[in-house]
Amino acid sequence: MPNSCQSIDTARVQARLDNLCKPPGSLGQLEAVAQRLCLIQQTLAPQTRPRQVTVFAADHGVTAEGVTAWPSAVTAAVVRVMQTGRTASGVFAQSLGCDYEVVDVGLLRPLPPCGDTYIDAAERRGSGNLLHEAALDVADFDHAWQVGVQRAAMACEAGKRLLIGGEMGIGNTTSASCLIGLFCKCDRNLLVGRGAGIDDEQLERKRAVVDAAIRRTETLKLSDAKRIACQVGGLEIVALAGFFAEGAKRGATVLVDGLIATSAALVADAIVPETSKSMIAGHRSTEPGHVVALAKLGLTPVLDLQMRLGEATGALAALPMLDLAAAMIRDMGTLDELAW
Ligand SMILES: O=C(O)c1ccc[n+]([C@@H]2O[C@H](COP(=O)([O-])O)[C@@H](O)[C@H]2O)c1
Ligand SMILES: Cc1cc2nc[nH]c2cc1C
Repeated sequence: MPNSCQSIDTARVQARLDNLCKPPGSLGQLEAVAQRLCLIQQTLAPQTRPRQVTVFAADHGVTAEGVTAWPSAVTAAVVRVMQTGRTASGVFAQSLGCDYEVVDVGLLRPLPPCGDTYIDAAERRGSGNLLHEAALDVADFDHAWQVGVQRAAMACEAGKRLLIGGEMGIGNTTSASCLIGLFCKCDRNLLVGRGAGIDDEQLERKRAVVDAAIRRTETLKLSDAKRIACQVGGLEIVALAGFFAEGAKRGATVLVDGLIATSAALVADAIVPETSKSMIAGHRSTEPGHVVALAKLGLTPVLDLQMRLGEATGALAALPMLDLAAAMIRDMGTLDELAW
């Protein structure tokens, strides 16, 4: 018998999975999810509770280029609905027993204070237009990163075992596509999608903007992740990156959402190497760049429900699968117990 002080490695988890009261492999991908939970948490009895969703919101100067179907004012308008818990991520979080908070890291205009699950942490209001200039300066980056670090630190100190980060920011798929292009050096045609719903003409414009922004910045060294994020990032993306890095550092399991959250995961992993080892990808978004970013991080998404909303909804959709996987490996009887 392995002794419990030994580290939990793939072989040890697989031995437990294969000894559960079922034909080996018969729970399919749930077994892969259980593997991942055990390796991240270094236990054969992983936990998916208590859990928290933190949504970071900010506006983007690149909306001036006609790359999105929605005006920037919609970011704050959706955040107001988030404050009432009635967005998709709010109702998913409620129904799955997650604490939920919304953090303004850069809305164009501040919203009135609203309860203790809404935090106004913005210093800069909106990012620069990444087509022509750095979206953020280093001080903006440092502040947003620290906001994310602080939210993760507070969650972990309150005992949260599983952290889910979400975002809200009209225009942020342009930023995410640029980040993915710069970190993953892939074919440009694989990067750009329709975001929150653009027509063919807007899609062409968005492709040209992403292409030009990448050309403007591609001489930056990949090792200089902070400068890359300053050039084409967004305040909510940087905050998410800090949130992921701190959550991973403190031993939390980090459940990652769609295109934008995964671009933040790339930033986190580049700045704090091995952050991705604590991550599980909740789903695959319909945005084409998402596949590229997931591959770079070595993450296999749990679900593909053709979702493209963001806000943490894809991660939340996958959460019941994590609950089942954890219950399976933690609580099932074993083949050894079979009397036959
Ligand atoms: O997470 C995703 O995969 C995702 C894909 C498409 C759109 N979104 C959401 O839509 C908004 C950005 O879309 P856009 O077209 O304005 O760049 C932003 O609020 C995101 O949360 C999110
Ligand atoms: C209504 C709306 C809700 C969203 N949630 C995340 N991105 C969004 C974009 C829009 C437009």
